[in-house]
Amino acid sequence: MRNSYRIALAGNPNTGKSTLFNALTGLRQHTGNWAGKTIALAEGTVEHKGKTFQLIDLPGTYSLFSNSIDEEVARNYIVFEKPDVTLVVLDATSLERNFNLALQVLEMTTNVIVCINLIDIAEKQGIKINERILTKRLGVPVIKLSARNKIGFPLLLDTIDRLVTGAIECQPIPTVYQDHIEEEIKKMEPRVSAIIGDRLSARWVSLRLLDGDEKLLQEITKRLGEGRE
Ligand SMILES: Nc1nc2c(ncn2[C@@H]2O[C@H](COP(=O)(O)OP(=O)(O)OP(=O)(O)O)[C@@H](O)[C@H]2O)c(=O)[nH]1
Ligand SMILES: [Mg+2]
Repeated sequence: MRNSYRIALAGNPNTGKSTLFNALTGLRQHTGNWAGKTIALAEGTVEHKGKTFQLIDLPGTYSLFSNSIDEEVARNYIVFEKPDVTLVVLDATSLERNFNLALQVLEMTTNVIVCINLIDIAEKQGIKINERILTKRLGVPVIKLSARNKIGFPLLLDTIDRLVTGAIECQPIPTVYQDHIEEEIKKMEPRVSAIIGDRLSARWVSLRLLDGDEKLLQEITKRLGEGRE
C-alpha cells in the first residue's frame, strides 16, 4: 500500500491556508516554481499514523476559472495533477461568499474536505455553524478549524487518513443548473466523455466549454493530447 499522499490546500485569499499549512508542517516547507511559472507553491510534509501527507499550498483565489494565472495554477493542479485530497479552506465569518469556491472545487474533483477556518472569530461574533448538516448537503466531510489556535487538527488528519485509505468516501452532491443549461450538459457530456474518458469530470469539462473557457481547452489539448496519459 502507498505511504505518501498529496494533499492540496485551496481557498479564497486570507482564509488561513498558509497558517494551516505552517502549523501542520511545522514550517518545514520549501518553495519552488510551479510548472515553469513564476508562481511559487509551498510544499511541506506532515507525518500521521505512519503515513506522509505532502501538503501543497495553492494560490488563494476567489474562483477557479481562467481569469488569472493564480486561478489557472490552482485549477490545473486540482484537475490535472490530481491530489489525493483537496482541502478547501473557508472563512467561517463569510461562508456565503466562500462557498462559491467550495462548490467549484466539488464540481472538479471528488476527494474534498471542506475546512471551515477562523471558527474562533465566528464564535465570538455569535455565528453558529452546523457542520453535520453541511456534510449531508455537500456530500463531503466538513470540519471546523482554528488554524491559528491549532483547533480541529486531530479530526482533520484522521479524516484525511480515512479518505486516503478508503475508510470513507466522498460523494459530492452536484450543483444543478437551470433546465436549459442541464439540457446542454446532457447533450455534451457523452461526447466529452468519449474523448477524455475518466481522466477529468466530463460534467465539469462540459460546463467549462459551455462557458467558452478556451484556456481550459488549450490545457486539455496540451496535457491529454494524443499519446499522452
Ligand atoms: N483568529 C484567527 N486568525 C487566523 C486563523 N487562521 C489564520 N488566521 C489569520 O488570518 C490571516 C490570514 O492568514 P493566511 O494564513 O496568511 O491566509 P492565506 O489563506 O494563506 O492567505 P493568501 O495566501 O493571501 O491566500 C493571518 O493574519 C492569520 O494569522 C484562525 O483560525 N483564527
Ligand atoms: Mg497564503
